Amino acid sequence: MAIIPLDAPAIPQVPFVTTFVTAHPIITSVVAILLLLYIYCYPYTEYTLAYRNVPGPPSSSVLFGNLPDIVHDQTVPAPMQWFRQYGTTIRYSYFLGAHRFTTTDARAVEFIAQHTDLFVRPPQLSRVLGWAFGHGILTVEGEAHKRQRRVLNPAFGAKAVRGMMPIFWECAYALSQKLDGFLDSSNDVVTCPSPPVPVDRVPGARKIDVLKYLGQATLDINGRAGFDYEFGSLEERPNALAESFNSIWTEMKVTIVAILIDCYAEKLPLREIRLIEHYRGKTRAIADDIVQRKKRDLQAEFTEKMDRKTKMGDDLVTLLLRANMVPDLPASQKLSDEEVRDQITNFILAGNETSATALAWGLMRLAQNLRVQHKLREELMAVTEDHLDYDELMALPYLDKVTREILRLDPPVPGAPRMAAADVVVPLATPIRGRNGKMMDHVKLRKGDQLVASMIEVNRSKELWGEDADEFKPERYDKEHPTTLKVPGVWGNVMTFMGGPHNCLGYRFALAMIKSILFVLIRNFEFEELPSKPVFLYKIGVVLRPYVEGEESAGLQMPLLVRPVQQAE
Ligand code: HEM
Repeated sequence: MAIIPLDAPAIPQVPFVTTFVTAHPIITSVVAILLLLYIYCYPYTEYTLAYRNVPGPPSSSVLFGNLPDIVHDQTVPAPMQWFRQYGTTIRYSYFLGAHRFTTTDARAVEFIAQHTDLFVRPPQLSRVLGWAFGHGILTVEGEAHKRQRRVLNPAFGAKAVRGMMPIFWECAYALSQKLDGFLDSSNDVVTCPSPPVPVDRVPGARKIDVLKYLGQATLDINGRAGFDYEFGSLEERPNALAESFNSIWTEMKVTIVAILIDCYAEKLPLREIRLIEHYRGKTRAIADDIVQRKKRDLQAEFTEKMDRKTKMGDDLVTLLLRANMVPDLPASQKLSDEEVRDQITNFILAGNETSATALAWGLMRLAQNLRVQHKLREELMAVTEDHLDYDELMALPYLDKVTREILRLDPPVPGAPRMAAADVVVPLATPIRGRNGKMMDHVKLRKGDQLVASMIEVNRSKELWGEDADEFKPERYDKEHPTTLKVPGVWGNVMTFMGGPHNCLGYRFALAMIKSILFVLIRNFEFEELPSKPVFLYKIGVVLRPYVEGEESAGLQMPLLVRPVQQAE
């Protein structure tokens, strides 16, 4: 053993960190990268956030921010609780320290809805949706959007929807017949994901998952009125278009994180991505066939081979092909065959689940509010016709109030995500108190900042609708609430169908469909809550989906007790 003399010069001490770095360069690099990432994602992002002074909830997860609060199934959506706690304009944190700005301030919402040049749909979301479902109107912006919208507008006008009423009635009555069959049948057809518990077995009535059958009816309507196509969904016929469309939707789960971190989900070497491409090919082939058939029909009509009088009315695709063929439309403004084809998947995407979900929440509200249901039935029973025309249906006053209240309280699309396309100042009608205690009458956003134009929170804002904003009260429309006149929605002073240039193109179609189905169902059936009183949870996603507490694994459902109307009254 070497002996070091006491007076020998001291060996310089190498600090532990230096020794560790030299000995473990890889671990050190990883730790350094993670540290830098952490500083970038959290303190740096927070410090440089243009709207950091806006109040909001503390983050509940380091990695996911407040995202778990939002996607967690709940009876009151988390953002609604935050608005009530922190005021009309808030921010919350998101994945990897990113933030979202959101507001129920009427002036700010209008500003966001109107300025589609300043607030675009998040490009990463549009890109992935466009890749999977086609670059139809739902995924394009700017000039491409204006061009598509110009050609599509006539197909969605009141005149066009008037011509589709026979289809709405036919499908609404087919749905009614199907429910009737369940009530009549002595055999135990499965009408719900979970069988009724003993207390829910009520003589003369049946536990039925209304969401499932409403979804079948709206899909059949969308197919027939949208592009003259038979899904045969109410008859439970296997259908290639519905199957490939649903398969794309199912596999899309894999893209969620990629969309959040803005990486090219569609380029990932994953089995799910290949599957989406496979089903997309099938969907496109069917949609292509539909477009070519429609073009041939139109050609035949032009050459007078087809008798126009025998036709029920034009479907959306025929109407848009017609608008696309107008001679004075410049070639640069016309839609290509691929663009027409992509509208088909966009119509299914935009119009089916939204309408079925609205109706399901609506029936649940009517089941919980029997007085309203009876009053509505009284109005509808007094009508002598079974098949009203569009104007007669729209003119039924209480049906209109009930529909408006259904769509206000549970808007199927709870919020529209947007990204600031430039640095922008958002004006506020109601100043808010910032985190530094000072009042703010505007909020600055930077190019690239993410925000959500909220529907449900504006529709339920107590500042706009009063203290009873959370209650189902169609009578609130007996007189107009002056504050709600400021709501910039395209219909009914609610945000449900959005406002501005991106407002829902199909809102008249949706209203006619919803009202005709309510008309038929309420005249024929009594809807009640199940005696076991299941608690319905909102699952916030693109659509505000219903789940039953404790039965989440059974998936989406809206079980109600249904009985024929004659027995109940
Ligand atoms: C209750 C049912 C419906 C609701 C609540 C609803 C709601 C909405 C909302 C909120 C938007 C704006 C989304 C955004 O900008 O991010 C939208 C857009 C759209 N909706 Fe609907 N919708 C419904 C039914 C329908 C139906 C039945 C159709 C067609 C058959 C349809 C077609 C469209 C289209 C094409 C757009 C895109 C408009 C554009 O960007 O110019 N919707 N819808």
